[in-house]
Amino acid sequence: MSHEDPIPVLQAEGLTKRYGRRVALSEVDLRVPAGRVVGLVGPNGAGKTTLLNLACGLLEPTSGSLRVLGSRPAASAAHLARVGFVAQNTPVYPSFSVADHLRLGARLNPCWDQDLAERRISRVGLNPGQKAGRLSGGQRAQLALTIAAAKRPELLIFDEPAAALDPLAREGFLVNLMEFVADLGASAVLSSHLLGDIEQICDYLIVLCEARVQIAGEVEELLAGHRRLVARREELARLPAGVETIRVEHEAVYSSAVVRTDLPWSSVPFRTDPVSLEELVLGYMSRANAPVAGVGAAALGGRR
Ligand SMILES: Nc1ncnc2c1ncn2[C@@H]1O[C@H](COP(=O)(O)OP(=O)(O)OP(=O)(O)O)[C@@H](O)[C@H]1O
Repeated sequence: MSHEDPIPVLQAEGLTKRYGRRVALSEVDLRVPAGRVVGLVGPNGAGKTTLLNLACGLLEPTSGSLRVLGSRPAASAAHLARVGFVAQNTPVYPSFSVADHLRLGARLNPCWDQDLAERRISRVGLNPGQKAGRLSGGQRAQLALTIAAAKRPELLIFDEPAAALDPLAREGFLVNLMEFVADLGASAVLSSHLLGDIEQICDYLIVLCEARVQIAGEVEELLAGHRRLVARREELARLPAGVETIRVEHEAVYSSAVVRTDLPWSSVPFRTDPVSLEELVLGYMSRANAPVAGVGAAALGGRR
């Protein structure tokens, strides 16, 4: 790492979190650069919420370390103000009106942007006088998102932000998020099961399965380093060393494999085609569930 590298937004070393005997995160190492929109994906129970709650200081690691914007999570009031967090259940105060929430936000946050908050509330059609307890799930999510954005944080963390939004509101939210990140030079980390959303807005991907990071990196680099190939089953056994099989599906004669390599694709003696983000994610998810003996993987020392 060069000394000029900006401070990463998230840096985990050997990060482990257990709930009693259940291991939710195991020896996670991560270094997420600043200025990215990061998609955190993985199956139910993978550890996504645990990682995000650790990043917000709502949980303490069992062992290992996690730094957020260069500090211990929630290290001080000033640090808390630099991070906006929207939890999965988008909690609000039921007896407070929408406007009360904005007033509270203004009192608690030194960089509060009331104009931004009011514009957004009006754009998403929320009535400022409405009690938050009477909002629909999607409207509640919009309120929580507005409060997080109006803090003007350096890092926005969302746990499944779009889950409660209708398709139109979701589209609007994704566009807003991208604009916000670009305008402020902020970073965002969002967990989601909606791979289409991730593909649309994220430029950095983390795939978490079974409490471990399966792969993490810039989306463009990940897509460039993975391809799909179709070959006879016995031909797959002749992949060059250095080509790792992530997922393979066998048909009667032909097998289809998602493979990765750092070698030039021209050195792979098969026709290969680009993979979609969805294929890539599903490849790592299925490998975590049922590890495939990757042909050529030995040359890379395997991944796990
Ligand atoms: N408070 C808790 N006590 C005990 N176990 C927990 C607790 N919270 C989470 N877990 C367990 O830790 C693991 C990771 O859970 P986590 O909520 O982080 O997963 P997730 O990836 O966010 O899942 P989902 O996509 O379903 O929201 C799961 O096995 C879950 O059952």
